[in-house]
Amino acid sequence: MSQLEEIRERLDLCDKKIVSVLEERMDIIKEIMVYKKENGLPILQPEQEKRQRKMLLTHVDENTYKDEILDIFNYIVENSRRIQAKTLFTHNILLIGFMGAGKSTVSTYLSKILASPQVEMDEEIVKKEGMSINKIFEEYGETYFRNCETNLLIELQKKNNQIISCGGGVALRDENVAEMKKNGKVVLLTASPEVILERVKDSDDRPLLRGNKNTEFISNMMEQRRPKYEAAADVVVNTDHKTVEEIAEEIVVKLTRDDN
Ligand SMILES: Nc1ncnc2c1ncn2[C@@H]1O[C@H](COP(=O)(O)OP(=O)(O)O)[C@@H](O)[C@H]1O
Ligand SMILES: O=C(O)C1=C[C@@H](OP(=O)(O)O)[C@@H](O)[C@H](O)C1
Ligand SMILES: [Mg+2]
Repeated sequence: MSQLEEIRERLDLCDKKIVSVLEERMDIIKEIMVYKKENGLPILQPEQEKRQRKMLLTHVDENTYKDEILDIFNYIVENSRRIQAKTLFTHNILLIGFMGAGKSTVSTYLSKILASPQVEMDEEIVKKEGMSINKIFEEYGETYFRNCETNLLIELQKKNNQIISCGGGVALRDENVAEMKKNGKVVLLTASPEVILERVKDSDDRPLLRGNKNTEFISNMMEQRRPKYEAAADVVVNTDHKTVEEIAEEIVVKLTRDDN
């Protein structure tokens, strides 16, 4: 055996060790998830990742390959999140609810913490149509926009493990709800009209709220929509005066209850 072959053989051995340790690490992640679930502990715990990172930084502080090792660990942590998500969900998670309930904000956070792809339905439609939601309503009318939503939803249900932020009107069509249920769990986010107003008052990209930014209008529209929203929901989370982290945790806890 040449010297180079001998060195390469050691490298192969090293890779095998890495695979084995990674496997062990991933099994531990799953074990942690089971333990948290069985003992009713918070599942997401972002502060634990920070603690882990700090420990790692201290550990590699003097290491020659510090930067490279930290870079590899970013991928390891990212993939641990993915395993965590797969342990929790095999289906899609769809967020529904009134404008300003926090669907887009919460789905961005969930997608990050679970390393799962996020789909922002409004954004996808804007991209496909090449114009803003306001412009679509103005040029083609609401029914055209609603058809875009239905078509997109059918497309989305072909994939798994996505966090889908629906536009506020998506759950109003029964055929859309049937589509959501084929491969997803539906989370309804709620908020009081006062909180909604506070959240939407400075934004102009919701055509239905143009010139209607007052609690009376919001409250009436919310009441009209409520039966459809509630009928579509697998779980309901009120978002009034809660942080995004608290809402995300509540969603995960409710979705992972045995009856879901
Ligand atoms: N839990 C929350 N606490 C405070 N502000 C929030 C919360 N959720 C969302 N927001 C804010 O409210 C606004 C509307 O949220 P967004 O996620 O766009 O709602 P939706 O997608 O349901 O219409 C955004 O400016 C966002 O930052
Ligand atoms: O409730 C609705 O009918 C709508 C909600 C909007 O999305 P958000 O709920 O994310 O604001 C957007 O799809 C469109 O303006 C119509
Ligand atoms: Mg949104």
